[in-house]
Amino acid sequence: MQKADYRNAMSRLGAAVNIITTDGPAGRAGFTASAVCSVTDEPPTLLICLNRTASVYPAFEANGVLCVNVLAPDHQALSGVFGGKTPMDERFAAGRWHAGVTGSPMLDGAAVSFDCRVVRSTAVGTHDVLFCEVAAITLGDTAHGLVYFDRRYHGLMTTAD
Ligand SMILES: NC(=O)c1ccc[n+]([C@@H]2O[C@H](COP(=O)([O-])OP(=O)(O)OC[C@H]3O[C@@H](n4cnc5c(N)ncnc54)[C@H](O)[C@@H]3O)[C@@H](O)[C@H]2O)c1
Ligand SMILES: Cc1cc2c(cc1C)N(C[C@H](O)[C@H](O)[C@H](O)COP(=O)(O)O)c1[nH]c(=O)[nH]c(=O)c1N2
Repeated sequence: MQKADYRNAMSRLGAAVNIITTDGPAGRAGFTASAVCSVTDEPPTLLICLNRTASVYPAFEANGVLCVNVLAPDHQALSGVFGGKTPMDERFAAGRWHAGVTGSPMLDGAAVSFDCRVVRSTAVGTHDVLFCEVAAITLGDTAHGLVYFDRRYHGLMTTAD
C-alpha cells in the first residue's frame, strides 16, 4: 500500500483538533495534533502521537509534561499557526494562555484542557505514542468543538434541543 492511499483513507476519519503545549527546563513549545484519544479512565490517561522529526519533539521529550487544549470553532487560524513552520514565539503570541498545575500552557477559551504528565512513550514508525496521565482538567464555558475531516476544518456547535 502506498502512503498516499493510507493518508487519503485517513482523511475520512474525522478527529478533534487540539493544540498540545509544554513548558519546563527545555522551554515552551506547542503543536497542532489530531492523533489524540482516550486510553483508560483508571487512571485517567490519553495518548498523543508525535512525529519525532517535529521541531517541538526535543522539548516534549525533555519536559515530560504537556497540556491537551481541545479547540473550539473560532480556533481554526490558531490551529494553522501551531501546525508547523511558524517560530515558537509567534505561535504563542496568537493565543492567550495561563499555566496549569504542571506548568504547561493552557489556552483561554479551549473547549476543555487536560493538564498531563507523560508516564510512558513508545516509538511506532515515524511517531512516538505518548501516554499521558491527566493531573487536572479545565472545562470551557461551552461544548463547541473543531473537527478536521476531508482535509478541512468543521465547527461543531451545540444547539438547544
Ligand atoms: N498524525 C499526524 O502526524 C498528522 C495528522 C494530520 C495532519 N498532519 C500533518 O498535516 C499535514 C496536512 O495534513 P492533511 O490532513 O491536510 O493532508 P494529508 O493528506 O497529509 O493527511 C491526511 C490524513 O492522514 C493522516 N496523516 C497525515 N500525515 C500523517 C503522518 N505523518 N502520520 C500519520 N498519519 C498522518 C491524518 O489523519 C491526516 O488527516 C500533513 O502533511 C502532516 O504533516 C499530521
Ligand atoms: C490539523 C492538523 C493535525 C495534525 C498536524 C497538523 C495539522 C494542521 N500535525 C503536524 C504538526 O502540527 C506539525 O508538524 C508541528 O507543528 C511541528 O511542526 P514544526 O516541525 O515545529 O514546524 C500533527 N503532527 C503530529 O505529530 N501528530 C498529529 O497528530 C498531528 N496532527
